[in-house]
Amino acid sequence: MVGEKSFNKHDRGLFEYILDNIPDSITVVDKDGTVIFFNSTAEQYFAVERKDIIDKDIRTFFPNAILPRVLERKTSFYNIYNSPRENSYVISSAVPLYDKLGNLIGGLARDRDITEIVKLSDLLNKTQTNLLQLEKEYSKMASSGEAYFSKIISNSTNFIQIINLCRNIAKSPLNILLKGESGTGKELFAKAIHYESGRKGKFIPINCSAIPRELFESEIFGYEAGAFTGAKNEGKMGKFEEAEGGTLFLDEIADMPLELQPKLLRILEDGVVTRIGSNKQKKIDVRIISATNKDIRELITQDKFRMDLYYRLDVFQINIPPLRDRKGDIALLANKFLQEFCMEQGISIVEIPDEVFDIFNQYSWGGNVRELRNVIQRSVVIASQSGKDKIEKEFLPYELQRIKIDEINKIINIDEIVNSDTGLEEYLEKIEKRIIQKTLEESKNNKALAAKSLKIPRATLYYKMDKYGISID
Ligand SMILES: Nc1ncnc2c1ncn2[C@@H]1O[C@H](COP(=O)(O)OP(=O)(O)OP(=O)(O)O)[C@@H](O)[C@H]1O
Repeated sequence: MVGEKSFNKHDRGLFEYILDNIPDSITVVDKDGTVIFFNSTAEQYFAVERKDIIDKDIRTFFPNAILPRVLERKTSFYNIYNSPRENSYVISSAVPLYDKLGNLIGGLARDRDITEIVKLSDLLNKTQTNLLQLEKEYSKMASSGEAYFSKIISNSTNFIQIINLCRNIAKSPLNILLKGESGTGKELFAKAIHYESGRKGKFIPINCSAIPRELFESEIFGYEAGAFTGAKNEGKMGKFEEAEGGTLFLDEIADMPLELQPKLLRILEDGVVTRIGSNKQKKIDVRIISATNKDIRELITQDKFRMDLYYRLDVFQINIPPLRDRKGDIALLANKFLQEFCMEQGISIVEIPDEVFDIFNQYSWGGNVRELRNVIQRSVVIASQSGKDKIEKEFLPYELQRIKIDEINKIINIDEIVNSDTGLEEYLEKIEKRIIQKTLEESKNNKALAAKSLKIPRATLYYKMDKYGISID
């Protein structure tokens, strides 16, 4: 064992042992390029056995080796990237060796295997290329109409028809008027239509009720430098110009100041816009999608909205129904928002129990989908803070908590009956039948118990069961 030997600087065996046990390959050649030392790491790196290479010219094994260059030029090389054989990569350094008198006696090369690093770096490059490709595809998808349309979900046949109608007219140049209560998704539809339209320009939203009347004109039409006191030196591009080649979304259009309506009409009719303080007309290609929750026809009769402008904007009208008229969507949307918020906050999915859905179904949802979304968001936060795995009634806003569940509504679907041709008598009979069925279910088909809870004689219950064809096993 070498470890038992005392260190003897003249012991060549000891030095060979040390050189054989370092993780780098070491090759020594004499001044003619003949290999005189080749350590065991070199044998592994280069897949050449020591007995085969010793006393041979290094060039016959490695035509590209750097040692011959070291001997020729009497210079050192550091950290040269080299591939001695297929799929094997090393970083090499080599120095000339001199005797005490300064005569060249040979050269020494040290190679470090970086094959794994090169392979990992290749893999990383490939992964990065794939990632870039995916990012490109994602950003294409994220700004596609499909990305927006897929956010609009519904169970209602009528609503699905509206979605399909919007998809179909998206590519046409027609101006669209979206009508619907606040929070029904008008802006979401407008974006979906724009991105589906294939128009290259931007989607520019503008809320007509939020801009102060004095600023309206400069916001929409833009202005030239020094057009008025307080104007920016360089002038400002108006929303129409920003939306060039794209879509201008005029939200709350009914609130557009009456005195500006003729100017908007002129742009729509002539297809040109003129900045304030300028007499230069600029041609524009902008599609208008406007939205309102007001009855514009009523405003026309009150002289608050110009009829000619209305007809320009309302080339194609889409009515988005309120959430209370598509009750089937409440559970669908609530569960979608629940999933979204739980994922966003990194918490496991909480459940919405039936008693909370009963409240949701009875609530009028004046703020529509936006209100439902907010209620779910708030409830998820409270549930997570209180360590609960379901949304409890107490987590809901006060106006929802105080809803009294109408028991009849719970067991019958009034909408289904009201919307049929049924007369009142038949309608009441249907309710009576459903109540009897439900009571029997709850009393586990114990007729005596059911009659007691319905506060009717047992004989009456038998008679009504017979009349409505209710049988129990
Ligand atoms: N059918 C739907 N599916 C999924 N999310 C919806 C749907 N409808 C609306 N939302 C969401 O509800 C919120 C309100 O929608 P949006 O702002 O489009 O309504 P709006 O009708 O334009 O409201 P307002 O009239 O107040 O401007 C948004 O977060 C939107 O993503």
